[in-house]
Amino acid sequence: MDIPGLPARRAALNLIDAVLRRGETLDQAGGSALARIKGDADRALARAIAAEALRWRTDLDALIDSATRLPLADDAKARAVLQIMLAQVLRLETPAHAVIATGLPLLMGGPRRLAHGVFSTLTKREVTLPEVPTLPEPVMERWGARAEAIAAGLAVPPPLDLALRDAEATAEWAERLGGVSLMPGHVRLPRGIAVEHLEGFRDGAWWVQDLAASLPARMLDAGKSGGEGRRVLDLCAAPGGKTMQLAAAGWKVTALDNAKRRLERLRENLARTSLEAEVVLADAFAWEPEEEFDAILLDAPCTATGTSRRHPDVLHRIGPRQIAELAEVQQRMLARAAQWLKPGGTLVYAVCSLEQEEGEDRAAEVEGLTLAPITADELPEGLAPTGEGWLRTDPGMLAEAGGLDGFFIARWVKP
Ligand SMILES: C[S@@+](CC[C@H](N)C(=O)[O-])C[C@H]1O[C@@H](n2cnc3c(N)ncnc32)[C@H](O)[C@@H]1O
Repeated sequence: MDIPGLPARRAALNLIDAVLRRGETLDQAGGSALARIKGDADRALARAIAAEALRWRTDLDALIDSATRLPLADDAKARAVLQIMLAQVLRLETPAHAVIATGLPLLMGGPRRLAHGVFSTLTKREVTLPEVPTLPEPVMERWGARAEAIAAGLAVPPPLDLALRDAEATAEWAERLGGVSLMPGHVRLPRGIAVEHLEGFRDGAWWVQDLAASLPARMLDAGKSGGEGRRVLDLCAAPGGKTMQLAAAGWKVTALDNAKRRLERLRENLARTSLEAEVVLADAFAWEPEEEFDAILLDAPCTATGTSRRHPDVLHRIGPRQIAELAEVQQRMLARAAQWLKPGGTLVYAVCSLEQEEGEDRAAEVEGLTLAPITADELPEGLAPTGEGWLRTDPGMLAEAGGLDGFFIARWVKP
């Protein structure tokens, strides 16, 4: 069927299905769901529709249910089609006629009349979404007292954060790119900018990295002026955001990861920024270093629920099973990393997760190392360490400046 715009909507539907039914991330699902779409603009549109439908899913469902006498099953295709249709009118400002023309054909041979009726009822009522997305109930429970503030931080996709190769040129780059800086080495720009066309991209003067994601590597050289040639292991390094930071700060970096394709991206990132690291493709549970390290950064595999502003699929994909599985991996990795440190060496543990089981609970179980509390003067203004000396960030923090991802970070020294 040759309806312009239909392939992008079909792809959006496939993306949502892959997230909800197969538990894939939006990025993983994009590999096959977007493969047949021609043109970057249509691929971006499909992803934006799917992301907004997932971000606002609870509220979209409530609207759909308010306009049907017989509720649609949770997994009914008509419900999914209505979600993407409503996400377009209510979030992406697509005109209703275009939404109908590209939405109803997705239900060919199915309840098209029903979907049309629900959509028309809602558009006639001129319904709107709340200012803040309603989180799915299990997520609300997990995030507890901070859930409301975090939800407010999820209402819009985040700004674009850049990490600079040369932190001393922060003011210069902020001015050249028309951004603001929240700490040395960081520049924040409005969202929706195509990075490839920005000044400095080709020369590798900066890379894209959320402000919160830039904090773990900074915690390694507290009180010192960079790595000064000391040896650091970037354990779980790909695609290399933190490897580049460490190399740029003067560390001699060994970057290890077990994902071949992600390591290829790390190599490309190093080449673009003209930075150096020893790259190791290995399983952290099988590999052994030849020598101990002065420092180790463990940016462990996690549920990534802290990145829900950009990846709203985590709101629906992650549950107690995934959290428990990853928490177990994280604790074993922490124990291994501790063995590879020189006496006096520093270990920083980080996860981009909002789950206590992956953050606070893991740090509390570390043995044989001395906690080196994170201090407020190492952080951007407006952030503070916890009473324990850990750092916990979430998307509800620094709200006026545009927010930041959720991370947990802790630091120890080997006695
Ligand atoms: C949070 S990501 C790392 C992001 C990276 N540090 C950065 O800043 O760009 C976690 C990484 O852990 C890697 N990983 C997971 N299990 C691993 C294992 N057993 N051994 C080595 N790497 C592993 C994944 O491939 C993934 O790249």
